[in-house]
Amino acid sequence: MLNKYARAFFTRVLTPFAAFLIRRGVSPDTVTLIGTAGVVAGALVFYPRGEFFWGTVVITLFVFSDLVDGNMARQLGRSSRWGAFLDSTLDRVADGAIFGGFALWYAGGGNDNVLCAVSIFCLASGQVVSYTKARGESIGLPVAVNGLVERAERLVVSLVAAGLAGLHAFGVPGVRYLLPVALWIVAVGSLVTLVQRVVTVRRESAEAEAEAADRQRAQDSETAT
Ligand SMILES: CCCCCCCC/C=C\CCCCCCCC(=O)OC[C@H](COP(=O)(O)O[C@@H]1[C@H](O)[C@H](OP(=O)(O)O)[C@@H](O)[C@H](O)[C@H]1O)OC(=O)CCCCCCC/C=C\CCCCCCCC
Ligand SMILES: Nc1ccn([C@@H]2O[C@H](COP(=O)(O)O)[C@@H](O)[C@H]2O)c(=O)n1
Ligand SMILES: [Mg+2]
Ligand SMILES: [Mg+2]
Repeated sequence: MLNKYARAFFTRVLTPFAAFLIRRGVSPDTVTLIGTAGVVAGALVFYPRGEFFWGTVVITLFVFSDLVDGNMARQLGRSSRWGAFLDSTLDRVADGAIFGGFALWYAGGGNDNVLCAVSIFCLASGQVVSYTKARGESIGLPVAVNGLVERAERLVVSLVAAGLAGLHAFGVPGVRYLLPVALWIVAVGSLVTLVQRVVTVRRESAEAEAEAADRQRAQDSETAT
């Protein structure tokens, strides 16, 4: 949903910044790499220590690079297969660091095995959700579904909750529980999304096999006559 409705807004807002980077001779690949490094550093330096506010501030500064790199590539007329591959692959690395950071906190100082398991589930299910689309498309299916919780939703829900939960360290009461709630929402939402995508791939694959069988039958009867 965010991908559909918020992307146009962020494209408008970020286009001048993307143009500025282009004028400074920065390449889209550099933005992809630096953005990912920043997200990974923010997540793995701060989250395992329970410093959710500062971790989220650092991640937020870098995560928008994922919208800037594609914007730059499009302005340059240089959107490439390599760029698409690099962008998607490093998205998986960034997501792994964010949910891995939560898992490390709950396995250590946060001392909560259930939330550690939920964080690991968010990490794994998010990767599998993205994989379903990539694999479905690689075998020639349209995978015409995005589902309930795409990457943008996973990130916004977890990061907003982590940023607010981090305010607990500054004495704000009642905000600590936002992160556990967000993790449960992302976990359940990712599971629903996974089912939506698997069901779609199953249907599209059956339709494609039936079409191929029809074509073969038509060809066979043509050859026979
Ligand atoms: C006092 C308060 C303290 C709070 C501290 C700060 C809080 C700030 C908190 C959060 C901000 C979070 C912003 C997160 C923005 C994420 C943007 C982003 O990177 O989205 C990426 C997404 C997907 O891009 P791609 O097409 O490159 O990726 C594809 C995708 O990964 C596919 O995965 P799948 O979906 O299938 O699982 C892959 O299949 C594919 O391979 C891959 O290429 O981009 C978008 O979707 C575009 C829309 C972005 C919308 C961003 C909305 C941000 C909204 C609000 C943020 C501000 C909120 C501030 C609230 C503050 C509250 C206190
Ligand atoms: N280094 C890069 C990064 C991205 N691209 C192209 O942009 C598309 C992704 O757009 P986003 O707005 O989601 O970043 C991607 O599929 C590539 O076509 C690129 O060329 N080089
Ligand atoms: Mg990108
Ligand atoms: Mg991306």
